[in-house]
Amino acid sequence: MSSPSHFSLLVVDDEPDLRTLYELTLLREGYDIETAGSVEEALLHLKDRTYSAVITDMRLPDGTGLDLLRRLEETGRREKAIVITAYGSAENAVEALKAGAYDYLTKPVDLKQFRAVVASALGRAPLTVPTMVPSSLPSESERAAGASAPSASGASSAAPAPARPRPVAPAPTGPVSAALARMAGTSPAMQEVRALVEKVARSMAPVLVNGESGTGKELVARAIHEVSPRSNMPFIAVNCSAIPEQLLEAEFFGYRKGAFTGANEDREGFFQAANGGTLFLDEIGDLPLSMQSKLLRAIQERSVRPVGAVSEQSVNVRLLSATHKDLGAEVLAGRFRQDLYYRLNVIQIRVPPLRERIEDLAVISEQVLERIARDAHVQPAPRLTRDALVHLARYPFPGNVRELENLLHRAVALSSDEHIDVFDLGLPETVFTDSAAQELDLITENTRIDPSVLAPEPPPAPPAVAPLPDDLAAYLDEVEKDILLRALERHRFNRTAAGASLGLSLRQMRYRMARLGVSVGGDSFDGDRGN
Ligand SMILES: Nc1ncnc2c1ncn2[C@@H]1O[C@H](COP(=O)(O)OP(=O)(O)OP(=O)(O)O)[C@@H](O)[C@H]1O
Repeated sequence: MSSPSHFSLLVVDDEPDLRTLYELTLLREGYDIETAGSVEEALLHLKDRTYSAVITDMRLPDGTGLDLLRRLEETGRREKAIVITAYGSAENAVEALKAGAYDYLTKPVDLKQFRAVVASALGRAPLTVPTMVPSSLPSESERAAGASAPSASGASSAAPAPARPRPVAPAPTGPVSAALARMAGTSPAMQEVRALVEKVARSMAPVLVNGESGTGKELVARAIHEVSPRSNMPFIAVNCSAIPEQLLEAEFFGYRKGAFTGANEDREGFFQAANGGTLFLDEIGDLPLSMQSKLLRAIQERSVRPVGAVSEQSVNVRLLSATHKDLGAEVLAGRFRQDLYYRLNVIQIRVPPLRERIEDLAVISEQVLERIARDAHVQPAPRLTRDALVHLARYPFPGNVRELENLLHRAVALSSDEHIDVFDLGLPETVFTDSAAQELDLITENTRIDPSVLAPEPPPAPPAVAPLPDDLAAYLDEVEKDILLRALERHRFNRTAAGASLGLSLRQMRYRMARLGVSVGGDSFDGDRGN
């Protein structure tokens, strides 16, 4: 790691007293400092040389700190920016983070925080490195097993995971993060998610990941951490919905020996365990209001007080959170604090449900099957047949990618060779309503399935040579009658819908039904009588 004197900082503030205060504080830390009193002066400095970071006040005589940030962004400068905003101007802070600031501080500036934020921006060691083990951290062997263990909960993926946080020790080995690589899919939606991950990873901005259960929210959070400059520090994932309310404070902030019955030793909380790294709060919408205020305080103060302790501990933690709920609606309903919502929701990433990016189904399935095969030491990895994939594409996946994973696990266990066919999937009846070749082709086309990921189709059966009918008209009537009946059945005996599916108007449909003596079983079935 570089020594402090390798870092040069530009401090921009129009108040000489504050400038001096910041300068002295940072000089004492061993950094090289230059100062400016306006946007223009700062730009002149930036023209001459590069800095490790720029620390700027928001209000300047000839513009704002945001103007400076935008210039840094526009010109592709690498300086990290820290913005100092007036107390209570949350919008400014949010704007600054969105404009690419690494972090922000509010006035009056707490010098301890100031030093910590600057050190963090420069990638220097955080103030305190965790030494104690939090109460619910898993053991080493659990960590090893937990990192890539598939969920065994089937489609009921909404069931809360155990409360224990899952620290991710190993840093990514190559330039690409493991989580990003795991995030399969080339749909526009996934490309956007990936681009956002890379963009927001650079700053300290809190990110709220929104999406249905099992869509990959935690994967997104891990990817942000792994791409960020904090990747060598811990990533602590906490499922807020799985911790009993009375334990929340102790779990989050730690406790001191004797603080309550059973507190036999000092314990760190999630914040201390994540110090220097990232704290991911999953299902944040389930946090009770009492804990929401304590969390807000910890975020604002950047310090926590363990239960039973007399003093606060500084913490340097980047917060990521996720929820399947509409937090805005929760705020309106009075179940979520608005101020906390604004703090957490600086940047939002929406992970769409799998059914909205069905074109990713083939690649995600392929990647999951490869993972399953690797874990089971099986080669080659099983592949889906075209039919199996087409039927999968019809299923709405309420449990999203996690449900797909579970389904494929089961299918691999059931299939007799390396091909997974429709019947190995155990899909509900509804996806088997019709197997008209035309419809299959349509789905394949819509899902943009890459044929290379599919098992080769079995050779086509030789066409059955039907005997020539001796009464062509009667034969064709039978065929037509059969088609009408199947269409009617499929559309619950609604003649308009059944007719439309065959390209017929209701009049034509009625005429053909009458001619062929097809009845819909009385008026009670006739859902389109009024038409
Ligand atoms: N795009 C993807 N490609 C491959 N695997 C994925 C993808 N998205 C998610 N997964 C896998 O699906 C599983 C569920 O993902 P994850 O736990 O991140 O979802 P989640 O939205 O956080 O779920 P929950 O809301 O239940 O907490 C994980 O095993 C993850 O690796």
